[in-house]
Amino acid sequence: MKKHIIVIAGDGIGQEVTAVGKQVLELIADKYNHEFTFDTALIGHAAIEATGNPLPDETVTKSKASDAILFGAVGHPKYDNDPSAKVRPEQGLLGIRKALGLYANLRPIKLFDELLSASSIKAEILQGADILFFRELTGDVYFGEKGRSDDRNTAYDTMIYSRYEIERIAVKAFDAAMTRRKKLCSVDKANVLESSRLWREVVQEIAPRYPEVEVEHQFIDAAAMLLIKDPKRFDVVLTGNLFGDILTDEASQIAGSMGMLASASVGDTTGLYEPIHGSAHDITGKGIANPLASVLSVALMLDISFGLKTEAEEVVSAVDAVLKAGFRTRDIADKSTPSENVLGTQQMGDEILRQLKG
Ligand SMILES: NC(=O)C1=CN([C@@H]2O[C@H](COP(=O)(O)OP(=O)(O)OC[C@H]3O[C@@H](n4cnc5c(N)ncnc54)[C@H](O)[C@@H]3O)[C@@H](O)[C@H]2O)C=CC1
Ligand SMILES: CC(C)CC(=O)C(=O)O
Ligand SMILES: [Mg+2]
Repeated sequence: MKKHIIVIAGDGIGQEVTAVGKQVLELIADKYNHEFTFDTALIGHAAIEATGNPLPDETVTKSKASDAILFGAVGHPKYDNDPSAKVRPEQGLLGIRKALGLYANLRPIKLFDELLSASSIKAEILQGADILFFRELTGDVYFGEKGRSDDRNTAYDTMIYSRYEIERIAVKAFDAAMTRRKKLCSVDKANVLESSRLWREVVQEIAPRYPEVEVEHQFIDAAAMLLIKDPKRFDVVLTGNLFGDILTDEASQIAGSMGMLASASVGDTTGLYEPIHGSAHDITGKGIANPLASVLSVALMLDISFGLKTEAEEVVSAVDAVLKAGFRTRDIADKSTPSENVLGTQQMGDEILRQLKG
């Protein structure tokens, strides 16, 4: 199979973990006789430094012409601590999602058994948890009108959703529920927000088309609590852009670490695959970032964009085997991990590649 992949590593640990993800793609191509060609493109702080623009036109053009994008992360402390900065790395990520119409962000919360003790949540609460988040990705308060009053002392962001935006992601989530445990929880704040009342109205209208799917609605505050109290009660979770962003960082603690959660952003055209984490300034350049979220993002790419189920399963199995062999990066190590088994980013990547080579 011939596929063209754009690697957009971005900033901070995005560079470090994406290097490992790309090595996995190269190895899979070699092993299964696929022809994967690669090109790179700039985004975020790296793009601002080079071009003044967090999302150069060339990045969008190359991405549109690709079969898939392997993405790292954006962000730099310089902007985090400067609220007045008008040009920001995160605009690059929001921009590419919008430009490519990537309205559905799938975030699987997969708990590897070996990592039960890596979480701060009790093992008996966690065991068996398996959740698939559908986070709407091109609407909501991230894309609504924003601004400041003339005296700059009042600021606003508009939480806005239109029916078609809710419908198209809801249909994807219901379809996925049909292939899983047939449970769907829609999360909103319909007791307060008008946009959430439209969200709930649309989900209620679609639900009868899927009579086998058991639907529940939760308010975001209660959902955040239930996710930790009883993660096993959830199967597919459908929610908006802001709520999904926050809930999935919380859910990373079910999987043990931010470094374990992959995502697929899909829509009408190409797919973009990225860890859910950011550029992690606190560990950038130390070579200790967990690359497994990038590796698992590659598995999602192979499965969803290329339909290569066997190859995708092999990548997930390699992660499982490396964890079973006792290897850990620092974020998922615990007191029982021998120090020689605590690996850096590339060392962990090398173990994955060794597994894949067989
Ligand atoms: N998708 C993206 O590109 C995202 C970008 N950001 C940006 O990233 C920058 C840092 O934001 P934070 O709030 O610190 O979020 P973050 O996700 O970068 O890091 C949160 C915490 O998780 C840890 N962590 C994250 N990924 C890890 C990995 N692979 N291995 C081990 N530990 C890992 C970090 O060390 C940190 O303690 C900011 O500039 C922010 O805007 C934040 C979230 C998503
Ligand atoms: C940095 C934001 C643009 C996005 C974010 O936090 C995410 O997609 O998880
Ligand atoms: Mg986030």
